[in-house]
Amino acid sequence: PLLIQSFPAVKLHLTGAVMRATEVEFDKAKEHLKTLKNDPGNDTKLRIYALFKQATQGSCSSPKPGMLDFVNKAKWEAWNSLGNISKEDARQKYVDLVGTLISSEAPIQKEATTAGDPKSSYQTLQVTTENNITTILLNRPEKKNAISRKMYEEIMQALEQAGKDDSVLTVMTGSGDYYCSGNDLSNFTQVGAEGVEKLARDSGELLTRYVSHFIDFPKPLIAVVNGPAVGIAVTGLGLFDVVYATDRATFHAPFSQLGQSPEGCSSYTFPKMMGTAKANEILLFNKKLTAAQACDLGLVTEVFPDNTFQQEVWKKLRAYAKLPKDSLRYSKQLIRGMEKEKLHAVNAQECVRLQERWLSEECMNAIMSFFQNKSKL
Ligand SMILES: CCCCCC/C=C/C(=O)SCCNC(=O)CCNC(=O)[C@H](O)C(C)(C)COP(=O)(O)OP(=O)(O)OC[C@H]1O[C@@H](n2cnc3c(N)ncnc32)[C@H](O)[C@@H]1OP(=O)(O)O
Repeated sequence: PLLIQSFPAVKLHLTGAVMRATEVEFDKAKEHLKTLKNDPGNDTKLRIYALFKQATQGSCSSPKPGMLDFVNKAKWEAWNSLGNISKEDARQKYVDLVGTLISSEAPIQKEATTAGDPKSSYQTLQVTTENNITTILLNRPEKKNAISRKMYEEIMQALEQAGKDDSVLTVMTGSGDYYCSGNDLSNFTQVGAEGVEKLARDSGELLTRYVSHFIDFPKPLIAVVNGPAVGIAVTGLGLFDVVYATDRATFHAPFSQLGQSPEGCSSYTFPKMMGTAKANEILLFNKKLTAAQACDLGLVTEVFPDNTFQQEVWKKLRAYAKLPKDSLRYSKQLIRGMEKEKLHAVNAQECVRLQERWLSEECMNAIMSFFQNKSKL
């Protein structure tokens, strides 16, 4: 219902009848769509809309709406971008896309409401445990899962719980069309009576603790990157043990563009992983990577087609989660243990530099520009 309310055009078209071979599947997908609990985000809603139009009416032939008719122009562009794909192909893609959205919510709905379970009390996350896997779902899809101060605290709390619970693996993933758009830029606009210096100090302290939780996490930690990732959601990936990404994901760490500097230990993990020259393009010059490029550079373990991403990844993870828990934990300790001290030192150094950066004119201008809607990434 959330999806339908927020995108009335889809509702309008859901009433159309389609007399084709996949009619039953297509009709079922339309019904399933109405049961989605989480808003999948504008990009996905536009794709659903476009596939629906193509499946029911064929290629787009209507005139392009005017420049100022933003909503209809975005819808027209999404439909038009499907070109000449057949109605049958569009119908299949529609069914696949809805299936992916539903299956990404399925394990969550089963367990998230357990009465008295501390996992159900999060405001910005959904945390569930099933099949020996604790999943931390970043759950602010309307803000592209930007990390607010509350979310930083809740992620730390969820990691502490997951580190101690009986699960074998811990997974982090995003709700909606983004994995995560990085730090919520409004974290920097809430200046208290004690001024910006205090805000920068508190932010530095928060970030140091946040990154430390990843450095010290004792079990295999897996990122299921379901869509674009920005800022700290990219840099922190160097502290995960395995990173699976949909081919729709992109990886963007635009620090100089934002007047900031790298964090999440990326000033150390990225050059080590991919070589200094490649790391520099990303961390100095804001290069946005495709999933395939990120995989070639070693930041991503494996890339999957978007329409089978959830099924393929979760099948793999369920198999891994049957492996002996202690063996995995000790193996991770051996692989990461030697570097922990170094990583904590890098984290501390990065946060000191960032505290200075957050007070700089370069950074303040970038944040103001974003909120004045002048500069999206
Ligand atoms: C405590 C301090 C710790 C600091 C840690 C250091 C970390 C650094 C970083 O992570 S740097 C990276 C910061 N992230 C950004 O600069 C991304 C900013 N966002 C964008 O450029 C765009 O929103 C986008 C490209 C991610 C998506 O664009 P689009 O698809 O057009 O969607 P919208 O812009 O309409 O987004 C929907 C809605 O979400 C709000 N939003 C998205 N990302 C952020 C964000 N990072 N911070 C705050 N708000 C964000 C956006 O404003 C829209 O809100 P609205 O519907 O207008 O209320």
